Amino acid sequence: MKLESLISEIHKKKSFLCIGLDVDLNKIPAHLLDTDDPIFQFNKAIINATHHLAVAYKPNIAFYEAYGLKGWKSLEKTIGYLNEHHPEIFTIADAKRGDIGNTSAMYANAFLKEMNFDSITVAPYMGKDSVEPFLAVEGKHTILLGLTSNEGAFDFQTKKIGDSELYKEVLLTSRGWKHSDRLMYVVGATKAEYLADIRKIIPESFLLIPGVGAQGGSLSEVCKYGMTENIGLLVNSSRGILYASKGKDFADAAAEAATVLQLEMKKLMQKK
Ligand SMILES: O=C(O)c1cc(=O)[nH]c(=O)n1[C@@H]1O[C@H](COP(=O)(O)O)[C@@H](O)[C@H]1O
Repeated sequence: MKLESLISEIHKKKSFLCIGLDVDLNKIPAHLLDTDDPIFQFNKAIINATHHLAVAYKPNIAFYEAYGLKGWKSLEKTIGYLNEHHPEIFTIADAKRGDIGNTSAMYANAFLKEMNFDSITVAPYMGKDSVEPFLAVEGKHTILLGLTSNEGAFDFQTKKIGDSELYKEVLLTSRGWKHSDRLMYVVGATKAEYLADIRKIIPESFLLIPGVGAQGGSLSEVCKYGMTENIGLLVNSSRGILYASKGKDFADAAAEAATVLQLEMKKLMQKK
């Protein structure tokens, strides 16, 4: 998907919400467990109830790999459903891959071509030749981990190197890679106070921001420091939306939780 299409969808829906499809069979309503493919049935109901509120969906691949071949089939059906019924919606394979070049090319093939996701999350720490095979795929986007939402982000990412910090070097250096216009970056909502500095290095890039809701990040803080003229943000919530209710009303409850976020987003966009 072209960036312009994503931006126009954001303005049309007055939303920059990304819904994380992190399906845990221990958390979904019991009545779905009797169906032939509970993960897909759950996703389909969530997508049907929320697609007018969200501009992106992000299945985290771990939640599918966890169930072996069955999980992969559910993932394939989910991305197939999104591409067929909602081609206007941006899709993210949250796979956090990255390896030596020829292996990265295989990962890129799996997620961006075979499964036809619009984008994939990639870890930057093996460097340029591990990321460029993802960037080489035309019409797709690579979302590089910048500053993550978890506590462990302070173990390495914020460590000083010279006058800079490691995560800043990742942002700066990656801007020089081939097809860097296809890059987006992950910044955790729990690290909103870093966004002013981050915007000095990557003023225009789209940021995937997980960590509102269950992890406690603040949407208004994220927008204060991270929003650009083109909005430039995809704010993700997974558990806060998917498991708003464990009963038969789970899809309606998910839509309600998504609506709360979308209305706040609309207000914050109007302030811009
Ligand atoms: O790349 C990600 O999406 C990601 C990066 C990060 O720094 N923190 C983070 O939570 N995530 C993912 O974002 C989702 C957050 O889920 P909730 O905390 O349930 O909203 C999970 O799929 C995480 O794996």
